[in-house]
Amino acid sequence: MNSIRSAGEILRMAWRMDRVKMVKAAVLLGGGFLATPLAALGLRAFTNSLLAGEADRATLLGLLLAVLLMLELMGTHFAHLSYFELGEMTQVHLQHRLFTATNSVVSLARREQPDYANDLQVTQSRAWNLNRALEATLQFGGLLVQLCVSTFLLARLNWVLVLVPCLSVLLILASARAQRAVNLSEERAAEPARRARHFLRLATTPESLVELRLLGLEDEVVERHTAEWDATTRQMWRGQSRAALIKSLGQLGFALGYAGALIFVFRQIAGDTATVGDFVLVLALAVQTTMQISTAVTLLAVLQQSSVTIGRITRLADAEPGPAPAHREPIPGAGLRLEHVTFSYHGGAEPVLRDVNLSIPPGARVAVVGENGAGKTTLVKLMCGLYQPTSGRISLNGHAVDTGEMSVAALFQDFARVELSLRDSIGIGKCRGAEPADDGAVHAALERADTTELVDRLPDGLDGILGTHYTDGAELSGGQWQRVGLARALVPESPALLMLDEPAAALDPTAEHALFERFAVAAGAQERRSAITVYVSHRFSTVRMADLIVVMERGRVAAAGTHDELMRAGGTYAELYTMQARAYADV
Ligand SMILES: Nc1ncnc2c1ncn2[C@@H]1O[C@H](COP(=O)(O)OP(=O)(O)OP(=O)(O)O)[C@@H](O)[C@H]1O
Repeated sequence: MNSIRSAGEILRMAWRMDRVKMVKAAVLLGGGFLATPLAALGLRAFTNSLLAGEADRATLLGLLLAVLLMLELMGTHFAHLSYFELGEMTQVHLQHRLFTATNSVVSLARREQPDYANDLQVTQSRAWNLNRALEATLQFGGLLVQLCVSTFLLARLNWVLVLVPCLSVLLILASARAQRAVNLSEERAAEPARRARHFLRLATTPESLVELRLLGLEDEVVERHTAEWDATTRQMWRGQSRAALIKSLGQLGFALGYAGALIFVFRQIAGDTATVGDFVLVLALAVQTTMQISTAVTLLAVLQQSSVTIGRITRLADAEPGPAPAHREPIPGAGLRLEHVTFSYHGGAEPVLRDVNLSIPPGARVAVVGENGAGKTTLVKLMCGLYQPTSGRISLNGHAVDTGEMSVAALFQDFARVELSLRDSIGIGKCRGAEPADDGAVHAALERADTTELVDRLPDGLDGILGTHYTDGAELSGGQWQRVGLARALVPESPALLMLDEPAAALDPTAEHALFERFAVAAGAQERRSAITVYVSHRFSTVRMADLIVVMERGRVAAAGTHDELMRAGGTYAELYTMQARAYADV
């Protein structure tokens, strides 16, 4: 049932994309498929004419047979040219649906849940075979028509022969059941497969290779990878062997019924007044239907597989229908407010943030500090609207935060290495819906991120391609990639929020200090006046310049205030600040 629905969806999709190509494909394919049973019919007439000594008629029929055979071969061949491109287009369309689903606003939290991650893992790997769905749908349709014509012709000779195509139901049922077993085993194998991929990445990416070699962990990683693949293969093997058994039983039933029907009919015809042509027709159609059925069964497996993948994409998309962003007038002076915000990650027993209350005025530069795991990054991601609070409320300019609506510029610790030209890798940082950044804006962002020297280092300047996925792409160091990310975050002239989560982790303290100072000047400038900047850092010499410092401790706001206020209060902040200042003074 699902396969029929998905096949319908694929056909509608292709129809909307290019009607002319669809009609061409249907006509050519239909002609090719109809030519097969008609050729069998022609063969009967040809045989009878030949045996009756009707040379002229036999010649004509021979020519007709040749035309039908050519139509059979060439119709499907030329139809392929029409639907091949359409198949690719439907695949791209479905992949776009997958991108949108996985990048929807709320899905960041959802994506981290194991069931979602497993679904995504299977869908990602299958999303590359969806181009076959259209081909399988069209050919399956053609085969059904062909089978109906063959059945009709067989039935006209002897009604018992209807059994031959009918027995195919056994094969189809067995194949569907077998495919379900394979799909189930794939789902069960998704988790170990995901872990195996992780170990493979760990063992093959240049960054981790160095560490593995120094620690002598290559064998350990290989062993773990092998163990996870073994678990994956065991699951898959179980599914495949179950499928093979089910299919064999179906095939056995079909073969017995098929042979029985043929023997019965040949005995009947032998004692009757049938012609040699009739024998030839039965033989030809019987062979044809067997081949049609086995092809239909293979296509059905492809259809089922595609249907499962399309179903998964729909499920991933339906999981979180992000509300359509609507423009809401900002309330002047409201700023960013967090009221009794508590947040737990999915499946986490303990909340990561507890009862957080903050009121940040427009234009403020806020620094968030705290030990590792205190909840700084989580807090920043909640402020951007990437996660929704488990309880409590976050509002920006008087309205609940919504990444679909507001303009947020951000650089997180797990920033993206966008492999494009330097110009584009930075220029795409423009705010949602804004015009593409021009060279002037890219240069300004590079300057703010103190990264202008990168343009000189690349032989092609702003046109220089970054990344190893291009033959002539330049590989950057970790710090350089981070600088590119920082420049990207600093492209927008007036984002509502600018979030920088340890943006200068790869810089030395002096460089970070200089960056923040320069940045603070820009933040105070006219065009950035209403933007709120949140800066996560472990370096207190930088942090002290902020208008508001938020000290996080085990998911709670332990203290908040200016540097002077916090120093006077003499809590954790004062302690850590003094300790760091002393450490630097000793160096
Ligand atoms: N995606 C996630 N799923 C589940 N738990 C998470 C996730 N990300 C973070 N955590 C947990 O939430 C807690 C806070 O993490 P967070 O990254 O916010 O801390 P942080 O203060 O930014 O730390 P750091 O200074 O090391 O960057 C940690 O205990 C971490 O294990």
